[in-house]
Amino acid sequence: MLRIITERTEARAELRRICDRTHDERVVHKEATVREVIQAVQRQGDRALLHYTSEFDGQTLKPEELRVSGSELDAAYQQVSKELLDAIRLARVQVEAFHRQRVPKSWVQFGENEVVLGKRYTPVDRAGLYVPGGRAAYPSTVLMNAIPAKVAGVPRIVMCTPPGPDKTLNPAVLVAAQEAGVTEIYRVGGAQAIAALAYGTQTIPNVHVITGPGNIYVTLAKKLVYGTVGIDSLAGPSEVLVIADSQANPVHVAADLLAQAEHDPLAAAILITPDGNLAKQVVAEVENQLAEHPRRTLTEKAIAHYGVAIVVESLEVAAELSNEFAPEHLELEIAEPWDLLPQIRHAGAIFLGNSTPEAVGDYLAGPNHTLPTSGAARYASALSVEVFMKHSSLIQYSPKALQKVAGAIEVLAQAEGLPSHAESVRLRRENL
Ligand SMILES: NC(=O)c1ccc[n+]([C@@H]2O[C@H](COP(=O)([O-])OP(=O)(O)OC[C@H]3O[C@@H](n4cnc5c(N)ncnc54)[C@H](O)[C@@H]3O)[C@@H](O)[C@H]2O)c1
Ligand SMILES: N[C@H](CO)Cc1c[nH]c[nH+]1
Repeated sequence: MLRIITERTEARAELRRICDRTHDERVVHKEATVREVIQAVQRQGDRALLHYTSEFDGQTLKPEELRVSGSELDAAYQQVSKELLDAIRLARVQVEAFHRQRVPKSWVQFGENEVVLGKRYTPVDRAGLYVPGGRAAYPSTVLMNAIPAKVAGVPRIVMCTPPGPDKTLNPAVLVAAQEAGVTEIYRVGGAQAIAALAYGTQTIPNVHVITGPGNIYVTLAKKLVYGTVGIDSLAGPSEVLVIADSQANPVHVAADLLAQAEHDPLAAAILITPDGNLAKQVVAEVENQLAEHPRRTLTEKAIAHYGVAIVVESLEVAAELSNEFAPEHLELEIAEPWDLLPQIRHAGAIFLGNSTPEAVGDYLAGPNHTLPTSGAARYASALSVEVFMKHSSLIQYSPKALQKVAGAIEVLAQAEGLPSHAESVRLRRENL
């Protein structure tokens, strides 16, 4: 049952508790398991992957079954309907069009005295995509991760996803991977997949950047391997914060809250509204929609632990509380969403107006659905093409340009107590 809170201090404390849900003690002890898994994969490679796949996914694999075969990939096309294939293709086109709009471009600038400065962008050599598969299959996540990697020009795109019953992978996931240009797919999930991508095993190549969302085990593992590899952000258990006013439809608001709650028992669903009556209607409607919900047990847990309806005095206060929470998804189901937008500072993705349910962004609007959670939107952003690229600075000085600044460099080097730095410039200056 969604709880209603009307008192500001209590609301703040509750938002803080929900935001920190992946850091509380019931979750933090999982880090010990994740560390153990990572170390085992580092030491034993494939053997550890097979062991943990048996333990956590209940599937007994042989090493040669880790990589998805060409015949499985071909067969997947026969197993998806034309309607689903068309939807995957529509999503691919829209997501690609969005990501192509802002591909970083290398540049050089020619200054005085033949000084050349610039930035040269290059893709990483190998990217690893994590596609969740524990409680749901995510062909949309395949597209959201593979397309920006492809647009960035990454030559080798490696994907890991956990095996389902009978070692199978969801055919829509396999089709989406082929449509988006993934080069190889491995049936392994959880922390063990992240460790394999970070350190490599006999079968799985190590990569330079790992992207993609996942449950708490995946998210903790990404945090722990960061540094050995780059990561996108901590895109953990999903969350939505809806700011709604009296014109919002309570049935729609309830559906949007449940749409995130149904991902994971650690998912969060928050309503903030200046209309106490709307809050009561949404609470009743959440119960109503849960009654027949096919994922009721899981979704109810998320709503009970991390669901709340907060009644505030104004939309300005709603924006202030939302900024403190920094949600992954923020919906503005209010009459004038663009008027409130300037007051919103932290959110992974913002959905404006009543006709923009968050699911539009999940599947095919174009912007990436892999987004920072648990407050990470204060400093991190949606997955983008840039994550798969890095840039090198370019610097060229002519003799004349060097002569002009040599003295300043020497003074700075001496101030830092680094004589060879000064000497490297002085020697050149004296030869000019
Ligand atoms: N933030 C985002 O952008 C975004 C996008 C899509 C999905 N998500 C989130 O991704 C997550 C998907 O989670 P999921 O569970 O369905 O799939 P998942 O693939 O992330 O996790 C399944 C894996 O977890 C591991 N695991 C399960 N129980 C374990 C245990 N007791 N000990 C160690 N490892 C264990 C297993 O290896 C299994 O393969 C959800 O939290 C969802 O909200 C987030
Ligand atoms: N809502 C998820 C991001 O937290 C993305 C997703 C994929 N499929 C459905 N939803």
